[in-house]
Amino acid sequence: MSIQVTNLSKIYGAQRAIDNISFDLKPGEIVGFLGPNGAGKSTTMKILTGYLQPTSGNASVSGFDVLTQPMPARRAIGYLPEHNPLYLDMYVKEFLQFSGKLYGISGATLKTRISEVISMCGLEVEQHKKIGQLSKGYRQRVGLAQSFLHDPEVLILDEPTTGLDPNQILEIRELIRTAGSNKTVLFSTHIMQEVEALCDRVIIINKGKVVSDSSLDTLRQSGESLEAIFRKLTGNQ
Ligand SMILES: Nc1ncnc2c1ncn2[C@@H]1O[C@H](COP(=O)(O)OP(=O)(O)OP(=O)(O)O)[C@@H](O)[C@H]1O
Repeated sequence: MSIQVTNLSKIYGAQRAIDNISFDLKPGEIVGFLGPNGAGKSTTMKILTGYLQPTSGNASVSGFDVLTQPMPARRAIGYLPEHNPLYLDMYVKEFLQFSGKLYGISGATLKTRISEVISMCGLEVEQHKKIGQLSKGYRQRVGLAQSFLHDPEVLILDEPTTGLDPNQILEIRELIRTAGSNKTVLFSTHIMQEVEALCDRVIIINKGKVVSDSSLDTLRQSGESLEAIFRKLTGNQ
């Protein structure tokens, strides 16, 4: 399995943000992670990427336990966090060099890889600018370029298209489709069309619990729209 989550829980103070959730992603699957605000999507992703410790349960990425084998687990992941934190004073290439070094890539290998991700993410024209000078869509491309840099097996993308205009949404969606063609992708979104355009499977989480884990084909066979299913399962009818 590329991602394995088993009986995972996270309690913040008195709040149970995720409650005994389990799911797996097979190599090459693109899976949409849906849930209303506060359902626990980011918390789950932060545990998978090693930014948070779970209260209980296990998670592994590419066969590496995120708690006991954090370094190989992190190396297997490309992560675009929600709100895409970037260093606005850095130039695009400078940021990618900095990120590459954090992953232990350097010299000619890093130079080649930076050229590849700049081309893949359509950043050629903007590559000499400071990140703070870029539009939101281009900043998102830089975040994605950073996540692709070390050619990870797994991509974890937390709301990659939030706040973008419709053209940028389509461009970023296309980028995820191309980059994800030989990777395992778990991404969260509130946009149902995005899930329908990109995913093999959808996991819906509500109040910290997995309430549905089905292929898109199975959901379609129910005859209801994904939006209607979502509303029914998350109690917002
Ligand atoms: N550091 C924290 N301390 C306390 N509570 C937190 C913390 N981080 C998240 N929570 C709470 O845990 C719950 C799950 O939050 P999480 O950010 O994982 O949800 P989400 O599904 O990603 O939501 P959204 O769609 O709004 O991004 C929420 O109720 C949130 O307020």
